[in-house]
Amino acid sequence: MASEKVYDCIIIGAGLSGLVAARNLYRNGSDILVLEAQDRIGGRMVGKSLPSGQWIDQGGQWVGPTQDRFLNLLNEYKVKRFPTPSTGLKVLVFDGKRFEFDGFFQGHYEGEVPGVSKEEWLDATEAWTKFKKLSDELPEGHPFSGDKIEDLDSDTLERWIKDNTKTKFGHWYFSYMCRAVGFSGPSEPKEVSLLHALWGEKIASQSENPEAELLHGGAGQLPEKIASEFSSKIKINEPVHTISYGNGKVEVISQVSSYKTKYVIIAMPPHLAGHILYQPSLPALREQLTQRIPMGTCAKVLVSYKSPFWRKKGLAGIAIGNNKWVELCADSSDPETGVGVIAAFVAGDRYRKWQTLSESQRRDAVISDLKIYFGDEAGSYETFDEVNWPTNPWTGGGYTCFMPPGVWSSMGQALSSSIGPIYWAGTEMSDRWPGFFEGAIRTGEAAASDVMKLLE
Ligand SMILES: Cc1cc2nc3c(=O)[nH]c(=O)nc-3n(C[C@H](O)[C@H](O)[C@H](O)COP(=O)(O)OP(=O)(O)OC[C@H]3O[C@@H](n4cnc5c(N)ncnc54)[C@H](O)[C@@H]3O)c2cc1C
Ligand SMILES: [Mg+2]
Repeated sequence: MASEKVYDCIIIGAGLSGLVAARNLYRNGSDILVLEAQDRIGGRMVGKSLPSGQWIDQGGQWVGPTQDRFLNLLNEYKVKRFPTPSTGLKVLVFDGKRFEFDGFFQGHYEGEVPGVSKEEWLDATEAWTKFKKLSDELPEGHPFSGDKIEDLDSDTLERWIKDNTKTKFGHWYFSYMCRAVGFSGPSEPKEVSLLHALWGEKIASQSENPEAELLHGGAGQLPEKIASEFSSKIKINEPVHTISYGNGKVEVISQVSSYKTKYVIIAMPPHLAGHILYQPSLPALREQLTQRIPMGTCAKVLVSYKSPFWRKKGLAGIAIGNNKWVELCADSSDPETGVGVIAAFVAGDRYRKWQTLSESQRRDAVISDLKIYFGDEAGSYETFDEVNWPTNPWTGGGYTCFMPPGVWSSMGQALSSSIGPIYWAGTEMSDRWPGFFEGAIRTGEAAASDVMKLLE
């Protein structure tokens, strides 16, 4: 049922980015409509409550001190934060050897060094210093032009790691950073452009401590809070499949209806924006770009316990290592509930093997790794939730996208340029904290502000 009404702006995608764009336009008095494909809003910002009263975040959960837009949003909606639990010894498991140590190393180093050999440690840290220097030298903004860009973009991260590390530990450490921590993605180092990994470190660095704090009640509570002022403007269960934008008229066609509008903000990962049919077709560069931007490969698993049992053993609940399935897990327990929660990640090639297992095998696989990290008590869990992001067709993976070799330097300029009445938002578009909540907010704000200027 097409209506004759013409909206000022239609926002497609009710993740954090689309919700922020919609809210800002709504507050400005614009006539908006939000169309969301899934039966809920929030996209990758989603959580649930466990029977114990503890919340878990199935998508993103952490915030760091330099993520100012996200911090502002949390203050505005009065969502309280607490320091990510980290007191106690961290665990490193490397090639079956288990080390407890009073320090940390994830791009930046603090405290005690884990018990690997001096040669292994120096290999990893010296290579990291080189990597960091190359990363610092990149120009500001999206990395599609400038000195060395083509050169750096023609290599994989894997090639660079092989050329710059000598030990198996050094090699694993970099691969782990790429797979478990990010540089956007996560991805295997063989899949990602060296340029993209360097850029990820520059604009979203672990040295800025993006996992410093967690939110009482979880990040998943935010979508409903943001949407509450304009909930009547949101339609869920309405995947958009076509946008016609010729002759100054814009028509947005969903599986349910069609709508006319002056402007559109598309707030979703680029590969999903590429699934929409555009009439007339988009410029060649943009069309080809969205064919080349894959989402990262990971599942997030949340395991809850009566209490954080690891603390009695002097452990922090933070563990990393080249175990068979889980290379990273972190204490995500809210001190107000007393419940213990470990968030564990299965990523890259490990994920691709893991997802061929049956449900009970997948559970046993994760739990057996948690036992290696934290002891047999890890087997006595209360709840087990796996969130298999690559199987959600309205996300396609997680945490975010990454660029394979050659994409940034050949067509990166098409990533965020608007096309006629069509504006792009979504964390993937950001040149600061892409792949984080912060990037989603920044691009949502920017798209709304561009459209507001045109509506004035
Ligand atoms: C496991 C995991 C852990 C993470 N951890 C953190 C963290 O700790 N801290 C952090 O800051 N970030 C984290 N992130 C990233 C963070 O969740 C995202 O950056 C952010 O939520 C993205 O918001 P968005 O609005 O850009 O995209 P999305 O949330 O993906 O929203 C896009 C929306 O568009 C909808 N959509 C898609 N196609 C269509 C269509 N054709 N028609 C209509 N609607 C459509 C989708 O259903 C979705 O709701 C994590 C992500 C994951 C998956
Ligand atoms: Mg979201």
